[in-house]
Amino acid sequence: PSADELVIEDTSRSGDSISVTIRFRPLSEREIQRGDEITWYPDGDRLVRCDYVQPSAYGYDRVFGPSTATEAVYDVAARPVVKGAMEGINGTVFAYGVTSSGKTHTMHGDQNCPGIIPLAIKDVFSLIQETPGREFLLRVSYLEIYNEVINDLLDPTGQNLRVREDAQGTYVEGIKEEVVLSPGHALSFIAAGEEHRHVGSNNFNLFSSRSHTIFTMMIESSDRGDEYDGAMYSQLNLIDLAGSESSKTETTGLRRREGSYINKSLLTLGTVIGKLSEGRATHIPYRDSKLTRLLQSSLSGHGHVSLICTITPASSNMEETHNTLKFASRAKRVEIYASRNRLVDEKSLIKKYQREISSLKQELDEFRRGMLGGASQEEIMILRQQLEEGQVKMQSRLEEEEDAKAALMSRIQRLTKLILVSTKTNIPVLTDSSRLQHQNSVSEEDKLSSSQDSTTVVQNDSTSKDTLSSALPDPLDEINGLRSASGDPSSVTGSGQDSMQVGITESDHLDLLIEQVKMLAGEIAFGTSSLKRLIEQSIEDPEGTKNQIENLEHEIQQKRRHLRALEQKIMESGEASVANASMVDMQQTITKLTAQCNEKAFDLELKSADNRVLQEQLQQKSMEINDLQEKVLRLEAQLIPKTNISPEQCTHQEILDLKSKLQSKEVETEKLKYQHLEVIEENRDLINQNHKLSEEAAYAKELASSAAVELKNLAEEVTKLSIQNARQAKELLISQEMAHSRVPVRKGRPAGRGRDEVGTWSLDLEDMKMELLARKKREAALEAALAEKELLEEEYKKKFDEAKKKELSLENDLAGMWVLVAKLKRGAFSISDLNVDDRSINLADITNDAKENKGDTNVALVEKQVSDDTVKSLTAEEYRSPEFEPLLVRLKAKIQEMKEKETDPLSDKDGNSHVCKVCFESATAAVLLPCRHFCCKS
Ligand SMILES: Nc1ncnc2c1ncn2[C@@H]1O[C@H](COP(=O)(O)OP(=O)(O)OP(=O)(O)O)[C@@H](O)[C@H]1O
Repeated sequence: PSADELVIEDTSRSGDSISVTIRFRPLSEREIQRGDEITWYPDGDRLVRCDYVQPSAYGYDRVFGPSTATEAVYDVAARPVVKGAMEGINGTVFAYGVTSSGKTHTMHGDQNCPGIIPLAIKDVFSLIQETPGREFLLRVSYLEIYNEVINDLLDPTGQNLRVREDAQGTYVEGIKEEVVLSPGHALSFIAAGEEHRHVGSNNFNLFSSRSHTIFTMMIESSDRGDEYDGAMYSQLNLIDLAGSESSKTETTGLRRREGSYINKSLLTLGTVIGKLSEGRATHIPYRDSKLTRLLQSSLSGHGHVSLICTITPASSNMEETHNTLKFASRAKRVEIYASRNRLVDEKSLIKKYQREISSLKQELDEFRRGMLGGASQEEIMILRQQLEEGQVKMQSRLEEEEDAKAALMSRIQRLTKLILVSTKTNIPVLTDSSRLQHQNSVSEEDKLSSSQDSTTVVQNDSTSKDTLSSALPDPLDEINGLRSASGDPSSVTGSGQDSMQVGITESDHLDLLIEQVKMLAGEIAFGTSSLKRLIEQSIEDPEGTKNQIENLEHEIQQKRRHLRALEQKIMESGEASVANASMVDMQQTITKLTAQCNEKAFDLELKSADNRVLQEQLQQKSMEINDLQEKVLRLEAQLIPKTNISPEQCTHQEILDLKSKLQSKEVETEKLKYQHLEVIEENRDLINQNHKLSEEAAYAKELASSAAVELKNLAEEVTKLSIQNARQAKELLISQEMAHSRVPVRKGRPAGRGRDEVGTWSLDLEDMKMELLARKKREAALEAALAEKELLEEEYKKKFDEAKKKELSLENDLAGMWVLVAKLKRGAFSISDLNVDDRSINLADITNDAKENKGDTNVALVEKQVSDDTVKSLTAEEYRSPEFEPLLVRLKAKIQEMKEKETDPLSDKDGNSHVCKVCFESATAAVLLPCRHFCCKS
């Protein structure tokens, strides 16, 4: 590009301004495979250039190429901000860029390449170590802004939190703040928070951040000397923004919704930065998004702000990268006037703790004075004397007072533990509490001793590791450190051997061990979440991540072992403290137990005495029972020799007989019931058969009727032919007669002509004869066909008659069945009734039964059969009885109706006969008889 194409932004600052750093990442595997080329590239330390757009270059505070490590970026872009925060100036570091440009990589990093956040945490603790004149109180919070909703990542219940404002700026109401004591401790909170963060995948990034996250360290410090200059307070915000998404980002549904929220809040951030960069007093729309609202105090110039723009060089993102660079340029023009924050005493937590500690110390001193001074000394002597004499009451009073003192000490210790101080302090250590502070700082020193920069902090450090994992404390080292610090009580308390001091040291030891366990658990959670990420990444790059996964797994296993060792230690400590419990307590317990034992022994004696009495009673009772049994046996033996059957026995025999009879009857009844069931089954079969036969009969009727129609047609044809025949025969006769009568007349005519005429006539005659013959033949054939048809009809008729007979017999069977059923029914109720004469069966009962059981169709059949039988079998007297008369009339009518129906198989559904069944002549309505044919008459 020519010189006039080049536009270099002004990098000189009038005052303080937002520091802007650009960080390039290398082309990803995916981009290379896609055929992406490098468009934007770093040109030296301060320029970013592209050969395809206008303006073609931008200048910033610092530009890092793709091969730069995060530590280098940290040194330039974050370390000054962290330093300022330690001195009471608010600081904000945030990563901005398109999706997949490397924001999370820069801010969080991973196990091998720690990001800005872990490096800042480590730096904060290093700086505490380097500031012996001050004491610090550190708290952390971690939140995400997801779809314009603020969620607490340290407390899953803290959802949709509200932004509030006070004199110091905006803050999130109800956010959880955790006091942190070491880098590992702080990182464990991040690891826990990461588990709740919203992450999803898009076509550019498998683990795309779907929310903006803000990790905040609240740093409070105050001077340790007597010259109190008030407390300082600052906030260090470390922000990982979600990436802006272009139209190229393929998202649907939820992802698109998230994307639109992300873009909207980034747009507001751009507008706010744009307005701020103009430097005019206009309305700044901080309230348009949660992000700008929370960053309001930082962006409005009350602290250091460092913007790290992450850039992908890929040609597919050229336009978006250009926008990022323009945003970065605008941000660079924003002026800030960072000032130190001072806290009024009431607001300072560290001061509050300090005040509480000094008042507690005072209380403790007074308590001690009271215990040791003047008359109390004598009292103590007396108490001791009484204790030796076993006066439990006095001893417990002494213990109560010791407990109160121990509680005070532990409260002081707990509060002191939260305040971090450097081990480089030269302030003389005189009081117990300051010794405890020293002890806590030793452990902090241990934690920091393994960090990268610790050679400048701790003199006796020998280990220096590169990775973040090495920045975390080794729990076993910490255990050893704690052992050396608290294992010898005299080294902590100075006053030596009394039991109270030992107790405090042990509880202190236990507290710290528990703290270590918590930290280690957090580290394991952090490791596990990193492992999860690595395993997910391994899908894309199995070879590259294999070693990392193995190392991480190994590290997690080691940490788990350490955790178990710590837990073991805690258990041992617990047991030890139990072992140190007062002997007097034990004596008391033994006395109590002995008294209880004595009581129990007395109870036991009473119970065994009772037992003896009961046993005696039992023996007596069993003897009585034996006597009674013998008596029974004797009586039975007396009964057996009697041979004669007593009247009672006779009755018994009868009963037995009756019983057996009853049993046989029952068996019989069962049999009958079984038969009854069988009959019902048979009956059902017969009904089915009957139904089938009826169908067959109907079919036969149809066949017969069609055959009749055919026969009729044939007969008609035959008649026609006969008539025709007769006519022709007549004609023949006439023509013969005519021929005979014409012959003499023709004699007078010329011979030739007369001969011709006769020839013609004879020829005609011949023809007619032939025709007659043919007709006769045809007639004979038709007659033969007719005869065949008649035969066929005869056959059908036979079949029909057979079916009819079968139906009739089935009907009879069915009726018989019903009669039998009725009989059996009666028999089932009373066996004796079975012997009753058939004639006594009530007809109405049978028909009713039939109606109930089989419906009206079968009723007709039953009625028919039964009526026939009944009429035959009824006695004259019964027959005449008025009770039977209507029934008989009805039955007869029914039978008649059925007979009528059956007489004419050719009748239609209304019973009108249209064809004579014998001669198949049509029957007219006017004729009463089916037809007048001779065969019918006969
Ligand atoms: N400087 C770098 N060097 C090597 N790899 C990098 C670098 N920066 C980013 N990456 C890799 O690029 C990929 C995407 O990075 P990262 O997830 O940090 O992007 P992001 O900007 O946070 O994306 P999003 O906005 O979607 O969350 C990751 O696999 C990461 O390891």
